[in-house]
Amino acid sequence: MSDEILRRLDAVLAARREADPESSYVAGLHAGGIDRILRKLGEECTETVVASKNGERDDIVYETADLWFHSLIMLSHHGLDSGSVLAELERRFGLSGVAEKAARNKQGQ
Ligand SMILES: N=c1c2ncn([C@@H]3O[C@H](COP(=O)(O)OP(=O)(O)OP(=O)(O)O)[C@@H](O)[C@H]3O)c2ncn1[C@@H]1O[C@H](COP(=O)(O)O)[C@@H](O)[C@H]1O
Repeated sequence: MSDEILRRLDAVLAARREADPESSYVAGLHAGGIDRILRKLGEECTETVVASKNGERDDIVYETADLWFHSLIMLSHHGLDSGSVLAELERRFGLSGVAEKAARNKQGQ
């Protein structure tokens, strides 16, 4: 997924927060509050895990798209968007997970 589609989705999701739940799936989730959004996010997470266990490539892509999409709705609920997450990934880029964990452990001493 290019970040162009993420940016376009961010804009649509922000606009849908105030839309009519009758005509917008996203507005319907927001109307149910954070608990409804998180329940759906949890379901999509589980479905992604099951798809990965089953190993069907098309299902893995489809369920992961659902998971990313519902993660964006959760971020939108908090007034955040994909840009914040992409910036965090950018910040981490090139920093080994092993080195990062070692630095954290050293700070904790
Ligand atoms: N990318 C998506 C997208 N991906 C998944 N979904 C919906 O997410 C839901 C996923 O739930 P499930 O797989 O569990 O299927 P389900 O059984 O239909 O779900 P529920 O009845 O349990 O809610 C489905 O209803 C999908 O249609 C999406 N709905 C919308 N978008 C994008 O969001 C935009 C705004 O959508 P609206 O808010 O509906 O206008 C759209 O133009 C699209 O770009």
